[in-house]
Amino acid sequence: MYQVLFKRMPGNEDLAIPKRMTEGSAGFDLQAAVDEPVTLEPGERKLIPTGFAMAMPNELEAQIRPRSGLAYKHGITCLNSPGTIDADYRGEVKVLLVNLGDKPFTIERGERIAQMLFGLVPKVTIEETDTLPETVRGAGGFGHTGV
Ligand SMILES: O=c1ccn([C@H]2C[C@H](O)[C@@H](COP(=O)(O)OP(=O)(O)OP(=O)(O)O)O2)c(=O)[nH]1
Ligand SMILES: [Mg+2]
Repeated sequence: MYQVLFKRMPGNEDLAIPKRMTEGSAGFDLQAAVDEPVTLEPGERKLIPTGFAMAMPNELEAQIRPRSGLAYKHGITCLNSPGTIDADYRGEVKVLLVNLGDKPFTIERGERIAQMLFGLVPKVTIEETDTLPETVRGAGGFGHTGV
């Protein structure tokens, strides 16, 4: 079990702590902390505040992912999906939404706009070399096995 600290930015006492909507949900839903409704025109992107900052152990990262309902019904998704929240980031968590639909979409305060999942960050060191171990695949990629 990992402990993640959640800190409200001032003026967001009305918003919920990121929440799993069902016991088995992987993602914690994030609410929009906009003061006024914000409209995204088709093709437009905007950084939407969530009203909180957090701290987590360095073994963790958080991913900001789209909600499929918003994507399916309105074409609203996260442009940089999945967004990465570094363990050492202490600023406000924000969601970069883009409207890929064909109609304007308005985000109201408190609306659940994205979800946050936690992942483990493996300890890795990168070492330079002139030769890499051979494999059957070799340099094949980008569909070289067919479609
Ligand atoms: O959807 C996102 C993506 C990032 N961030 C914040 C937290 C993250 O730790 C920081 C940096 O994100 P990232 O590494 O993706 O962006 P960068 O362009 O590499 O910026 P930096 O140079 O600050 O790392 O921005 C968010 O709030 N939401
Ligand atoms: Mg970065």
